[in-house]
Amino acid sequence: MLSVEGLTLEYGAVRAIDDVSFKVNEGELFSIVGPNGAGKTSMFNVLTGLTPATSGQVRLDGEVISGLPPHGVAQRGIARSFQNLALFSNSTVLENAMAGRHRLMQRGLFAGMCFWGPAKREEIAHRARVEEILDFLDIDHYRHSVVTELPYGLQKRVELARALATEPRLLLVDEPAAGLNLEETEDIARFLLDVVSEWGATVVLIEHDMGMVMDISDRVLVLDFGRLVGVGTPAEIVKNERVAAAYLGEEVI
Ligand SMILES: Nc1ncnc2c1ncn2[C@@H]1O[C@H](COP(=O)(O)OP(=O)(O)OP(=O)(O)O)[C@@H](O)[C@H]1O
Repeated sequence: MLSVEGLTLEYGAVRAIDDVSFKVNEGELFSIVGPNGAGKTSMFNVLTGLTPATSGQVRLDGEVISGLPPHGVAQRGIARSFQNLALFSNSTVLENAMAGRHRLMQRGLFAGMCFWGPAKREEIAHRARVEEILDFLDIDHYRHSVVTELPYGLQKRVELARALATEPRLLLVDEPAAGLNLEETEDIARFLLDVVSEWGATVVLIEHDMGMVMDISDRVLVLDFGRLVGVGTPAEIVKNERVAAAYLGEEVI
């Protein structure tokens, strides 16, 4: 489904991504891990069109998408949730999740403002779908709460709701468990598994919590200093000596 070919990203003298190639299969839960500064978030920035690659290509279903602006990438069904929450802080949970529906709305601004006829029916249908998503993430009872009034763990779920509201085929999730306790982390892990198994979406996950990564991933890719040092199933990755060296230092080999 997603194919990354010889991708390089340079920030001046820094090679944040260094000639990385990999493929993600449809219906996979694929994780990207690596030490701090390994290039994981930079990879998401390139995949979503936020940062143009220095060289290399990204394809979605064979179509080259590198070079597209972020809205062009979003139109092709790729959504992202951010490591540092990117919510409208003074808006409610429902309003934030509805913002994710924007790309799916057909009616123009004038009809939307007047809230007549087809525009009204469309709004109702979108709202019903968003309510389902809030229900799925178990935050439906907070729908009218302003997001900043919610605990951090719930704000992370709102971030996920906004991304899911775009009905993505490919969901990129950046450190969803950062700052969460064990119970909240287990909840997020379960939601991501359900997104794959019940919604049929493909998930690419960046996460530092290796317990969660090893538990739920079909395959794991390891980056170190922008380079790919290993890719495989969790069982293969734990046996990979280059991966151990990246995490623990060369002396373990
Ligand atoms: N806008 C930028 N300008 C210059 N250098 C950058 C920029 N963004 C990232 N970098 C550098 O690129 C490298 C990769 O950073 P990136 O944030 O992608 O790593 P990461 O694996 O996501 O790290 P973390 O786990 O800490 O989030 C680092 O050396 C970082 O300092």
